[in-house]
Amino acid sequence: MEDEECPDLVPIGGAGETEPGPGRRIPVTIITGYLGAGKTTLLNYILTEQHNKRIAVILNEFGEGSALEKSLAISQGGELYEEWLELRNGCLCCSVKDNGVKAIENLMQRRGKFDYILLETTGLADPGAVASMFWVDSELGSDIYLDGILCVVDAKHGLQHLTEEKPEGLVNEASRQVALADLIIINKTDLVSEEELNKVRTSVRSINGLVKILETQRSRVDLSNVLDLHAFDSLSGISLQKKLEHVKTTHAHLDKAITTVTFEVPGNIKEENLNLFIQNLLWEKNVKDKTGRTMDVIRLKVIVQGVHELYDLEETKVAWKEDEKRTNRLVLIGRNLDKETIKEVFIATVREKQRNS
Ligand SMILES: Nc1nc2c(ncn2[C@@H]2O[C@H](COP(=O)(O)OP(=O)(O)OP(=O)(O)O)[C@@H](O)[C@H]2O)c(=O)[nH]1
Ligand SMILES: [Zn+2]
Repeated sequence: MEDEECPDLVPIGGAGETEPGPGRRIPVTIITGYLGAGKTTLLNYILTEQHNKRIAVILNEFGEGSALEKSLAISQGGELYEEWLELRNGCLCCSVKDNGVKAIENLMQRRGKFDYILLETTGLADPGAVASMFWVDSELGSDIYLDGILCVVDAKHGLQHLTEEKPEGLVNEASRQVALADLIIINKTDLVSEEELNKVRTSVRSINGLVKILETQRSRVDLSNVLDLHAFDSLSGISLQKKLEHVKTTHAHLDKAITTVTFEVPGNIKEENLNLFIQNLLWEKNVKDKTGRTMDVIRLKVIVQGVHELYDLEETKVAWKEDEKRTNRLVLIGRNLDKETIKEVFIATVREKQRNS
């Protein structure tokens, strides 16, 4: 994460101009949650629901390459928001104060085009570091305020993430995210039994005893429960500083064993071959790195999106143009990932087979 560039703000689409009253501060809601929990799904849901708000979005993706996939996912929500902003290549963990503050300052230059900001952090970010920029920068404080920190928890894999033992010196990001949240959304309840759901609920409670918990499928929430929480108002909420002190403020470093691999392979692929590749990687777990360790994929994104051993095939609305070069983009996040090997296996499974058939 050390050599990351400063984030760039990338506006997408035009905007209508209406100035909010001078001096009105803009609320910011931080959306956290472990890899694949349903943050983008939530973002999309909020953007497409009726909210009578013009919402600007700041994204922070882990690793290169996934911004495209993300923007495809979001822009399905289309006209309902005025600005699209993307925080590229930023590690909000280490570079949060400079990059995060800069991103929001840049965004504020387009003041008047939006009246709410949603900030989605990478699944591995330490929300404490993200949140702390709201009091570190007093200049910023006159323009915006932190409305609340949401944390999306995967009902199926959340327990595993929350209880995972980390090597010394590393903080369990998932439990820290839960600890700092003002609202927990346990998502994907369709994938678990009532008993499993109970366990996740109990685990969340044991980390954050007071937090309000919602349970959802496809991150469908009542918007009045997630926006305008005023969680840190002096009257209603505990101060952010207090909260961060309480939750332990040492810099939580990312688990360096988790890496991101991105590659592209040109050409068409058949769905059945792609399925075979994914089965080997996620289920059979017979893809090894050069030293013989099994590659452990936590998150897989293609036009296919996978979470652990589950994946959905989703068709994007964006069709290939006639003369466009067709390419397959894969983004994998996990442990022991070896790009060369994965790419070789991918080509062998998906493309060679195709030639033979
Ligand atoms: N079965 C089921 N799948 C869901 C639900 N919500 C989201 N998903 C799927 O879970 C996958 C991950 O969802 P995302 O919204 O992309 O998760 P994310 O937290 O933004 O992921 P990262 O940005 O990679 O950390 C996608 O394939 C979703 O379609 C749900 O309630 N049930
Ligand atoms: Zn760090």
